[in-house]
Amino acid sequence: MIEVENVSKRFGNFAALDQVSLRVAQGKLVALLGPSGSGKTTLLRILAGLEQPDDGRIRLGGIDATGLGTRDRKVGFVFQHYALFRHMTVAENIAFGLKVRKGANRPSKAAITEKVHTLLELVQLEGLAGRYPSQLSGGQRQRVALARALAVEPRLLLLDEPFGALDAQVRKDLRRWLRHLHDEMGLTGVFVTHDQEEALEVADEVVVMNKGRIEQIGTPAEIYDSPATPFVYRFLGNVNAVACRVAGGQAQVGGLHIGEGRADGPGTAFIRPHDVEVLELSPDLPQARVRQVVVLGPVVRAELELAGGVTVEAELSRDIKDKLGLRRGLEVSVFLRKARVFVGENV
Ligand SMILES: Nc1ncnc2c1ncn2[C@@H]1O[C@H](COP(=O)(O)OP(=O)(O)OP(=O)(O)O)[C@@H](O)[C@H]1O
Repeated sequence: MIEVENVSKRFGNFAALDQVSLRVAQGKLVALLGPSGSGKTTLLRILAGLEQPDDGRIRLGGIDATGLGTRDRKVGFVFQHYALFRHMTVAENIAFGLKVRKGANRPSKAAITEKVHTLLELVQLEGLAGRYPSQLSGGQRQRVALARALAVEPRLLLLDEPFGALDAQVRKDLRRWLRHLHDEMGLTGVFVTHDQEEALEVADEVVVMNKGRIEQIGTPAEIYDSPATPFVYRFLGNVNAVACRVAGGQAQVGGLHIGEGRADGPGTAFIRPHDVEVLELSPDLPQARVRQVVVLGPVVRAELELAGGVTVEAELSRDIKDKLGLRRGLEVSVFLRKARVFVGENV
C-alpha cells in the first residue's frame, strides 16, 4: 500500500503539488495522467525519494518513508530517456543492481546469472544477452530498462513515460506487455503518462492531475463514464461542451432540454458524441440539420446543428448511417442519452 498524505511541493513561488493525497492498494497498477506541468513527474520523484515534499507524508507498506532515501524505499524506476549503461551488455545492465550490493546482501555469481536469465525470459529478450544497448531497438532498450529495474525485486515500480519516445505500434505492444507482466508479478506500479488511451488501457486506476492537484481518482470506466469535473471531461476523450442556461433545475439549449442542473444560471453541458443518438425525423423529438458526415473506418462522425445554431458532434455506426441515409443537409431528430451539466461561468 502506498499512501500519499497532503503532499505539497513548491519550486520558488510555483506550487508544483498542492495538498495531494492518494492511496494505492498493493498489487495495483496506477496511472498518473495529466497535461504537461500538472505535477505528475514531481509526484513520482517524491515517491521515489528523489525529491522531498515541503509538506505532507509518504507511507510505503504502512511505514513512514518521507525521510527515507531512494535505496531504502526498495523502489525500481524506469524513465523515458533512462539510458542504459552503454559500455555494458544487456545481461550486465540487468545484473548491475545486484552486483553493486554490499556484503551479505549480494547474491552469489551463480544466483545473479540465474536471475538475469529469468528476467531475460520475462522480457522476451533471451537471445540478446550479449548485445550492447546501441545494437537494440528503442522498444528492446525499454524492456532491458524494465528488467534492470525488476532485478532488485522492488516493492514498488515507478515508470515515468516509459514508452513516450517510441513509435505508435511499439508503444501499443509494450503497453499490453507491461499489463501482462504486472499481472504475472503482482507488483505495485505507478506510471506517468499524458496519453489518455495509455492510461485507460493499462491502469487499474487512473489519477487525473491538473495544476498540481488531483481532479479525480477512479477506474478507467469511472473516469471515462463519470468525469467529476469539466477538466476531466475535456481531458479524457472527445466531448461536446455546449453553453446552456439552467432554469428551474432544467438545462436548455435553444429550446432543447439537455439535462439537469444543480442550480439556476449559465452553465455548460458535456455530452459525449456516442451519447448523441441520431434518429429519423420525428415530431416528438428535437430536430437537427446534418452539416457534415465523416466516415472513419467503422465509425461515422456527424456534425449536427440544433435549434439556435448550436452544433454538436455525434458518433454512430456505419449501419445506422446507411439506414438513415445520413448526408449533409438532411433533417434528423436527436436524442441525448446522457449529458452532464456544470453550472457556472467559464466551466
Ligand atoms: N526542479 C525544478 N525547479 C523548478 N521548477 C520545477 C522543477 N521541477 C518541476 N518544476 C515545475 O513544476 C511543474 C510540474 O512539473 P512536473 O515535471 O511534475 O510536471 P509533469 O506533469 O510531469 O509534466 P510533463 O508531462 O511535462 O513531464 C512544472 O511547471 C515544472 O516546470
